[in-house]
Amino acid sequence: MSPLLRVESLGKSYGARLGCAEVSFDLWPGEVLGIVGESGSGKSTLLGCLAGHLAADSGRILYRGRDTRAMSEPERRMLARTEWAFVHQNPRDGLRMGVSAGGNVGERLMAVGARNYGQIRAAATDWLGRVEIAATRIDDRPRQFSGGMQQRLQIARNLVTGPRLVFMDEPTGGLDVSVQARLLDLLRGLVRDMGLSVVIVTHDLAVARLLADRLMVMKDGHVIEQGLTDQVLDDPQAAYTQLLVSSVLQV
Ligand SMILES: Nc1ncnc2c1ncn2[C@@H]1O[C@H](COP(=O)(O)OP(=O)(O)OP(=O)(O)O)[C@@H](O)[C@H]1O
Repeated sequence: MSPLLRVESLGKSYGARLGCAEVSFDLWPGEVLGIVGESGSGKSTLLGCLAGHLAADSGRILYRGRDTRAMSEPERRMLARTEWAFVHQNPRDGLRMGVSAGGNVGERLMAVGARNYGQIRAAATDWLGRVEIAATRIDDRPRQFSGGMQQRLQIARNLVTGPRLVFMDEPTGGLDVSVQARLLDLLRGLVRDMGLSVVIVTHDLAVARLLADRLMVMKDGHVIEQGLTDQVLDDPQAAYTQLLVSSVLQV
């Protein structure tokens, strides 16, 4: 078996300011990798580079053996539509707010070639059910939904095409604690059932504990510790991780 994603010495700066540097890791099929660290540590920069939203300055990103930095823009866009998915912190960034819930899910299927209206609608209804949205809401616009429902709809839109690799940026970030818990539960079930590989950015160590198999701890753009989630959280090696885990740091 070879890694789904191999990252070698990835770096990105914004002028004189460091975004991230010398980031290397492997992500295996079915694995959930959590990226944690305080605000400004480079988590979003790294995720943006991996997903191709930002151009890295150096290093290699090998997806199933192919260097995504060397791909043409259309090739990368095709990957983003078919094999990858990206769940934003703010559902507004990942949904089309003027399109119905069913349309939001269905248009992703159309983007990968589905044409039969009945089948698209059936798949959309099925996916709304899987993310606990009643079928009676299929024609409602996302802005008629609560924040938690919008986030679940964004997840349905992303997963309906059966991606292999899902990037998530603080997916439970803007939600109430009780809504977060339910969403986390749902996400965990979907990740397990679909055997998804996930790279998830979070500053919430409870989210990391629940979802991630492995963790990467970032500080000032660098990875300062990585390992199995339980190991990193229960027996942190780096002094910074110890502070992070003991909640001394505001993350
Ligand atoms: N568009 C940008 N222009 C200039 N500097 C940036 C830009 N985006 C990020 N940075 C800088 O890069 C560094 C890493 O920021 P990044 O947003 O990746 O961190 P983060 O860990 O995701 O933080 P947060 O949790 O607050 O989103 C910071 O010093 C930040 O100021």
